[in-house]
Amino acid sequence: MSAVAVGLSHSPLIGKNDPAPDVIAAVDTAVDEARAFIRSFDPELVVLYAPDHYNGFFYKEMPPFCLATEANAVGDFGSAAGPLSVDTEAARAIALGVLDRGIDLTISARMTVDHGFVQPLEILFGGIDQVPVVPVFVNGVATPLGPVSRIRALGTAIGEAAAALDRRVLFLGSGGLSHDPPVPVLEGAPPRVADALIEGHPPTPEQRARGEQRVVQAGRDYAAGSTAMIPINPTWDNLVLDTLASGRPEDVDDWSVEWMGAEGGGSAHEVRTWIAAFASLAATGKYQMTSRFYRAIPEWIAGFAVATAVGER
Ligand SMILES: O=C(O)CCC(=O)/C=C/C=C(\O)C(=O)O
Ligand SMILES: [Fe+2]
Repeated sequence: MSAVAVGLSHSPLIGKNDPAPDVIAAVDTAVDEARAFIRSFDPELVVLYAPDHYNGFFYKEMPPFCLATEANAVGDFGSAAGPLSVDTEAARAIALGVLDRGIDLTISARMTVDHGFVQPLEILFGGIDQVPVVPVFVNGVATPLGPVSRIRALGTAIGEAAAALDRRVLFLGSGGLSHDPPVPVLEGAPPRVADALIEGHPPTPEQRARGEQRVVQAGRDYAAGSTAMIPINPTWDNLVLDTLASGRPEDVDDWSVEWMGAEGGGSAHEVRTWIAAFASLAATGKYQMTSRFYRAIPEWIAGFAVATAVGER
């Protein structure tokens, strides 16, 4: 088996509230490098770790993580809707391998996913049906969150289980880094919002459009200097990247949920997807981070990063 990892931030504001052209050009160059890296590796399977933003998972049942054997995208923020090209056989084999390793994995036979999953597939592969994928939801939004050490352990178990498939596997993490976008919070929510977060009533197209417009407006306000959301934290973001670059993802095991939220904002927990991806790669052997791009992009409400890493064997 050979393996690589890629981490890619996502933002619903890409293309809707863009930064200056030189910033876009720098991001494009980094993404082009990641695409070339993936093309030359030619993965036979992509294990995609991504969060959800109350489109697929709700408080009625909110697992810390969940692996899908089928998945459908809702098409939020202009992202593609429809079925992902899930490799059901590989997904089942990995799920069994993870359960055998003592991780209490939830399994979905038809997961609903949103831009968190779709954006990296569109950006890196040109669509949601271009490559065999095993989608793994990692909760990075809905509190309370369990210890990050469990996400690292999940990534390790998935890496070991994937290694048994003897294929070229890309472990891909979607999200982060520090950012505090307007994602609804259950605690203190008005009853109508709380009910939607718990039950998951699908929004009408008008409700979805209004919600998305609110996020776009929040991005404009944030870039104009609104202080309602906590600032992007490049120091913390680079600490996250340094830790993943060290080849020792287990160093995150003593990071507390409170510290991560205080440093990186309410959605900083999306870095759990990166931690899982790099832990999976580490489970297959030593690795090297081969490229690393970082920029604070207020227009996208994102500490935005792209990184690639390759296993040494
Ligand atoms: O307001 C809503 O209901 C949805 C908001 C939302 O989905 C925001 C998503 C933001 C990100 O995915 C991000 O910045 O990582
Ligand atoms: Fe997100």
